[in-house]
Amino acid sequence: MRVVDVAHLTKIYGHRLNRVTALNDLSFHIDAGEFVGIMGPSGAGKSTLLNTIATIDTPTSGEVIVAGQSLSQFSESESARYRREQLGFIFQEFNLIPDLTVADNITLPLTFVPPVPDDLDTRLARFAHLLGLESMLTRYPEQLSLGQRQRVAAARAMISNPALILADEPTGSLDSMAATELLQYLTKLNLEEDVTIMMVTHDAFTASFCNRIIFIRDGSYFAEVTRRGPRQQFFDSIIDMEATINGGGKRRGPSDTF
Ligand SMILES: Nc1ncnc2c1ncn2[C@@H]1O[C@H](COP(=O)(O)OP(=O)(O)OP(=O)(O)O)[C@@H](O)[C@H]1O
Repeated sequence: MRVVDVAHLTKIYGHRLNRVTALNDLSFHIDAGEFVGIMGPSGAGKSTLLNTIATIDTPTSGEVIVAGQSLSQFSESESARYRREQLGFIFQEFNLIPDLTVADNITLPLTFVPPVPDDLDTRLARFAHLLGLESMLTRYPEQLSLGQRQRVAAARAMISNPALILADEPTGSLDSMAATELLQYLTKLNLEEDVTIMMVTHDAFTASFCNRIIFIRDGSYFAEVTRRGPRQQFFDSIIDMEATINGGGKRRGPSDTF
C-alpha cells in the first residue's frame, strides 16, 4: 500500500526578483512499511518537503497524497486532524513538555483531544516496552539522558498508530552511542511493527539505517539508493552518492541498488 505519493510538487517562495524555487516538479512515493531517508545539500528543499507533507506549507502546484487523502483539499480543521491522526513527528530537539512525566508526554497525542481511547494504558505499556522506557514512566524529561528523551519523543510519535512518522534530523542532538541506539529502536519498530518512517538527515551513518534514500537537489529528484546488502555497503553507496551530488554530477532516473 502506498502511504505517500508526491506528484510534480513545486513550491515557489516570494515573487519577481526574490523568487526562490524550493521544490521543482518533485515526484516520488513511499510504500507502507518503508524506512526512507531524504538527503540532499543545504537548500535542496528537504524542510520545505517535510513542511508540505505536514501541511505547514502549501505547494504552489502539484499534489501530495498521504494515506489516500489529497492534502490540498483540506480545510484548517481537517489539516489539524490529519496531523494529529495520520502523522507522528520526531524533531532534533525532542520537543517534550518539561512539566509532564514521561508517561504523560508519551500519551499526549491521545489525551490532547477527547475522547481518550479506552486502551490508553495498554498502548502506553506497549510503546514504553518497545522503546525500552518502562522504568522511566514517572520521571520528568530533565531526569533522562538525551537518547532516552528522543526515545520518549519516538514513543509519543507512534502511540496514535499514525500512517507516517516524519523524523527531522532525529539524531542531530545525540552522541554517536545514543544515536545508534535510537536508530536501532527505529529499525526494530519499522521491521516488527511495520511503522512507516520518512527521515530527513544530513548524516550518512544515520541514513544507513533506512532501506531507501531519496536524494534531492535544487528541489528536484536527483537519484535514489536502495539497501540490498550489509549496512556498511549501503553506507558506502550513500557516501558515493553524496560525492556525486555535491560534485555537481548528473544522476537521474532508475533506482541504483547496492
Ligand atoms: N519561507 C521562505 N521564504 C523564502 N525562501 C525560502 C523559505 N523557506 C525556504 N526558502 C528557500 O527555499 C530553498 C529550500 O530551503 P529548505 O529549507 O527547504 O532546504 P533544506 O534542504 O531543508 O536546507 P538545509 O539542509 O540547509 O536545512 C532555499 O533556497 C531556502 O532559502
